[in-house]
Amino acid sequence: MSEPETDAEGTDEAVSSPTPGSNIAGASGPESGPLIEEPIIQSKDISVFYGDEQALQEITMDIPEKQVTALIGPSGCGKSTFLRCVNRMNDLITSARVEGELYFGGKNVYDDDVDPVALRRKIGMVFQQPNPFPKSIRDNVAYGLDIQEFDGDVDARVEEALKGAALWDEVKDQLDESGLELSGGQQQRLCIARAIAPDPEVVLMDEPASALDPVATSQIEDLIADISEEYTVIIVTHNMQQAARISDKTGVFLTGGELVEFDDTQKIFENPDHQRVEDYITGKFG
Ligand SMILES: Nc1ncnc2c1ncn2[C@@H]1O[C@H](COP(=O)(O)OP(=O)(O)OP(=O)(O)O)[C@@H](O)[C@H]1O
Repeated sequence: MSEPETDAEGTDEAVSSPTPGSNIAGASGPESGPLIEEPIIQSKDISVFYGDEQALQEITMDIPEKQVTALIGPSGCGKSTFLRCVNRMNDLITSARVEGELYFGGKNVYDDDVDPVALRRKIGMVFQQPNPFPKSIRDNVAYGLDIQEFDGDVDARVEEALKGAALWDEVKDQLDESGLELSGGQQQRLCIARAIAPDPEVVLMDEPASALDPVATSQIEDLIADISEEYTVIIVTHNMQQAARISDKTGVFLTGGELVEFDDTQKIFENPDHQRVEDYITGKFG
């Protein structure tokens, strides 16, 4: 797919759904899906193939704004693949091919006039392994601002992002020291600060706490709850208790790249519609 020079800044123009009626209960999403009046992300029949292998099967899901949506399911069921569809990171995998539509603020991110780099400014990402750059703490956070040639007060934005990532108090006197000197949990919060510094609308998190100890994990979970007041968070996690603790909505993917159920987290964990989901949640398989 071509990547023309125009960017995705215009996504805000088309705030209404491109498919009127998609928010009518039962008209979109898995049959048990919740009614979401103002989804920020709408996935419509998204399928992904790696070469001839299909990794995702026609995923349809409306993701609400400024809430936490957790994606859970056994290894290899396509959770990370779906996450990478949202900000077109799959574009970077040569064998990957995406079919279907994925709307962000009403704009299909796979339209030819969307610039993936500009899209990723609006949809930041945090990975499993903390991956700060071998740069100072300040420069790590300012990285995205430099790329977008931000002409405001960089130091103020760095401070704001570090506060937003609950790291400021721990690092405010060492902003010129390397980000690599921090503990694993601090490094992950630094990566979250880096992700939110350009003021995105959505933050994607791919198992952000799985490499951390319980204390650092708990700090990240608290942080996710805080940042979801300002940003939409979509998190892939293997930890079902974590999904139950921190998310508002949960999507359950199962083997073969199928989204079996998507609903309010409480419903998924207490009274899922599908036996396969109940079996997975209760540990009978997966
Ligand atoms: N870059 C790639 N090239 C080829 N196949 C891939 C690639 N990435 C993922 N796959 C395949 O796509 C399927 C879905 O993988 P994906 O990583 O999205 O699943 P997942 O649910 O996130 O798994 P995990 O929980 O183990 O991270 C798997 O069969 C995987 O082997």
